Amino acid sequence: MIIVLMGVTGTGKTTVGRVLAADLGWTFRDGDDYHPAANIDKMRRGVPLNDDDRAPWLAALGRLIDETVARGENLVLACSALKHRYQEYLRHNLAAVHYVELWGPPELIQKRLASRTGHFMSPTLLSSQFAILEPPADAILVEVSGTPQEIASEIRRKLGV
Ligand SMILES: Nc1ncnc2c1ncn2[C@@H]1O[C@H](COP(=O)(O)OP(=O)(O)O)[C@@H](O)[C@H]1O
Ligand SMILES: O=C(O)[C@H](O)[C@@H](O)[C@H](O)[C@H](O)COP(=O)(O)O
Repeated sequence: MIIVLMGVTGTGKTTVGRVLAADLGWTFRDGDDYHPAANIDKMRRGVPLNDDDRAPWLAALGRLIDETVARGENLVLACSALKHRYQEYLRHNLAAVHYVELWGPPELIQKRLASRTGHFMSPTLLSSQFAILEPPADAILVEVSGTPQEIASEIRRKLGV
């Protein structure tokens, strides 16, 4: 089973993903680690990525999912997957892939991003991410105002894992 935690920057994909994976005893991977250097540089400068920028990143994540499924392993993957076409690309008809959308009000996410340190992502990109967000029709929606542990437990309850 592959759980993809998706949603805009700052919703807690990395934080909740780590807790969830540790609870389940599964591997955690962060989509942030699969961006080419040019993408990181763009986001650092506050320039939104476009479809072409995201293509190599999505390809790398698609390979990660395929390799994980081929090995028969479980995975928690943090990945913004903002548009339907990205979600469909990563799912590529695999029944093993389950989307969980993390969502919070913009004011809360903005506040969390403002106090996040040591990350390349410019907080100014939040509004452009909300603007292009296309939630998957079949995602489990989880609100992120609680603690990471509460959110991880809610995800487990809703997915039955
Ligand atoms: N449930 C939460 N409660 C309080 N702070 C949180 C929560 N989830 C994430 N954070 C904090 O918000 C910031 C963004 O979280 P992060 O996991 O980096 O989000 P994302 O991976 O979606 O960009 C981080 O500083 C993190 O510590
Ligand atoms: O497609 C994109 O524009 C990026 O992938 C972006 O969506 C993602 O948010 C960054 O990787 C920042 O990382 P965080 O979402 O972890 O802040």
